[in-house]
Amino acid sequence: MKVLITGVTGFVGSHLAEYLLAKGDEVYGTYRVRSRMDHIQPILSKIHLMECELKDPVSVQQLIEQVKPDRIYHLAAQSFVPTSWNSPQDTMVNNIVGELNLFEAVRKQGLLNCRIQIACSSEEYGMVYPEETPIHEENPLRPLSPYGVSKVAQDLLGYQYHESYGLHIVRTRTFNHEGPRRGEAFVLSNFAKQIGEIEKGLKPPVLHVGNLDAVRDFTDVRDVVRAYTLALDHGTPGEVYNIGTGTTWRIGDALDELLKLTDTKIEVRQDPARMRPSDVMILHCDATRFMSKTGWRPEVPFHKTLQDMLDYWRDRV
Ligand SMILES: Nc1nc2c(ncn2[C@@H]2O[C@H](COP(=O)(O)OP(=O)(O)O[C@H]3O[C@H](CO)[C@@H](O)[C@H](O)[C@@H]3O)[C@@H](O)[C@H]2O)c(=O)[nH]1
Repeated sequence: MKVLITGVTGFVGSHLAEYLLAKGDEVYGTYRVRSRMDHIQPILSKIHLMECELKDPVSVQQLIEQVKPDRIYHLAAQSFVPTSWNSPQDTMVNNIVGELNLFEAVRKQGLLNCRIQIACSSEEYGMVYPEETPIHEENPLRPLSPYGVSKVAQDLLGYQYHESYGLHIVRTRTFNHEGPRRGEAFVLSNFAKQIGEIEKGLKPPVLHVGNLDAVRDFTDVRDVVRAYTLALDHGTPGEVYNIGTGTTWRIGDALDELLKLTDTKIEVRQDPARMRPSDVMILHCDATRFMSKTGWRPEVPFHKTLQDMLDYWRDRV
């Protein structure tokens, strides 16, 4: 099968490419001139890399015309919530226009059999009241960041392009995911990197944190990429599915678990710069719909995710 991954050089993209190669798929992936290649270095000779700027419709048309994929995993996006406050326009254009160009290119090529998964987000739920947890797909969308709004738009565009043109689009609202190669800006990866640096004496034994009271549902990235393939194997076109474990961690408690993995004594200190204008306080997933449809279950225990992330950073700092 010919598979295209937008954002193959990224955290999820690189894990997905490895998973699909092992299954025997022919993998194509998009990158931009400034993309870092370190995540895909070991598989560079096995995949077809295509330079593509998703914001440019011509670039995307050429890509789709050339590859004519059987499946597309649309992962490329501006994915860090705080960046979306600093540059909201960039987040909107990257995420919404990029996806629009992709759908238009598929539509114009008449690829109605091409199955497309789009990476939507639990950030779309935003403000969630305690009585609304765990969160199912019918919960109101009340995004609390420009990023969340951009993901609502991506999500609804997916719905609309399916309804209007019959494109085979499956929408996945993934809750937080972590694992080796996670960007250093994201919470657990950031904490793991700081621990690695402190252990090596590269910084004083003080770990800087933001809001420790937020609650998140973390899935290992290796379970997430398996979920994405199942979404295209068995998901109903036009439908939306939550993906998450159903188990939550207060960020402060997750940090305590990470700190148990080091012998170094570390002080935890709040850094006001790490606080957000508005934070999503609780994201607790109800993935019943997805599990019933696909049989997916998370397999990697949270403590393995933490250990693997810490080991990843210990090798790199
Ligand atoms: N990044 C970061 N977050 C911190 C820190 N301290 C506490 N937090 C809190 O930890 C939570 C998780 O932050 P992130 O890892 O940055 O992820 P996110 O904002 O929840 O968004 C992630 O998950 C979404 C799915 O729900 C994804 O869509 C999004 O791309 C991203 O991966 C937030 O409540 C944040 O305020 C810190 O030092 N750094």
